[in-house]
Amino acid sequence: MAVALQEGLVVTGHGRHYVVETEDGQRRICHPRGKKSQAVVGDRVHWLAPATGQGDEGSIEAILPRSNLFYRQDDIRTKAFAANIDQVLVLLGAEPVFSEWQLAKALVAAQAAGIPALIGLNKQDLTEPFALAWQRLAAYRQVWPTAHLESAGSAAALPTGRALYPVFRVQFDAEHGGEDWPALLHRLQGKATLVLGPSGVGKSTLINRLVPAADAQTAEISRALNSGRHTTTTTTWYWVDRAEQTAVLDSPGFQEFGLNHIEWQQLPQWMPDIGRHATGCKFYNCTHIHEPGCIVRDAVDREEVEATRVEEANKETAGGMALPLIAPSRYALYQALFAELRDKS
Ligand SMILES: Nc1nc2c(ncn2[C@@H]2O[C@H](COP(=O)(O)OP(=O)(O)OP(=O)(O)O)[C@@H](O)[C@H]2O)c(=O)[nH]1
Ligand SMILES: [Zn+2]
Repeated sequence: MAVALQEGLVVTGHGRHYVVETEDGQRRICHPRGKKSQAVVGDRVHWLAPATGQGDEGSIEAILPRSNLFYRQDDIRTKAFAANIDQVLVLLGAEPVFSEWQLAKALVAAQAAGIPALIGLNKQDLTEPFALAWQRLAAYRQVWPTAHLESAGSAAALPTGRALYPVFRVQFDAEHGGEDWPALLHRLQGKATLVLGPSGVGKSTLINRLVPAADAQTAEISRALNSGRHTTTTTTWYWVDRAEQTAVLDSPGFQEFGLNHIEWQQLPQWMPDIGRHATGCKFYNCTHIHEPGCIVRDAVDREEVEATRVEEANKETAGGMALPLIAPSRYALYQALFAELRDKS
């Protein structure tokens, strides 16, 4: 008798073992058919139950088309975080002090994969380091004046009147969750969100807050996969609600967010604050590094011209502080990223 293919969702994986959630909510271990097929957490797959007497581990027969794939790539390997996600939440904390370099790279990868990104700043209770970290995120919180956006050629990349990236102040270890917890919760609703961030920022605290049974689920999965202990070496998909509309994905930490898959020519496109100025330069192939008549480099110095409008728009988020059209720190990141990517090409 022919066994029917069934659809399932890859919720985690270790090596060549994957855990597939079946349509009736069961979780079972499956192995990919053939050496090449690499499933990723978030993949929808066709899987096949074993024939009677062949144990209970199934096989993944096909990976259904993905809407996106979020990954990093260094000199040695490509590491996929997840597929088919709605957004990435880059989580930072007042402590440990975060690396803006890693933040910028993760945001570039998200943009290049067509995945919206949010930023969370946790540990609001640590008043002083929190204020410093919040200040370091000013360029990311900056709201762009609508008038300016309309006059910029590539304005479509940025929604008008919104921050470059939404940034949420949170305190996951407190009952109230921090100042922007309700807003963040609202943004998570009905979506699959990959939580990304350095070690110690509070990723597990967030997952456990949203999914009280997460620890138990993880233990069960680890047992099933025989790994004995749980270290976050792989992404895991958790449903937040019974209706399975909202999901959060816990991801492993990383030393360096490799961007080998990004072409230097496209970098401005993946840094929206740079990219939206990158249309009127004197040379059509301007790299925005050294050429004369570069609109991008102009914008780094254009604080005074646009200050009034920028100030208006930023009263809420930046405390009335005027910000340059392109924050010098962001342009410095562009220069460094550009150099790194171009060296590798
Ligand atoms: N002060 C303060 N500490 C917090 C807050 N949220 C989490 N922590 C603490 O920060 C530490 C790290 O939290 P985790 O949730 O384990 O961080 P993680 O990002 O999962 O870290 P890894 O497992 O190493 O990747 C723990 O001691 C938490 O109790 C917060 O809002 N304020
Ligand atoms: Zn230029």
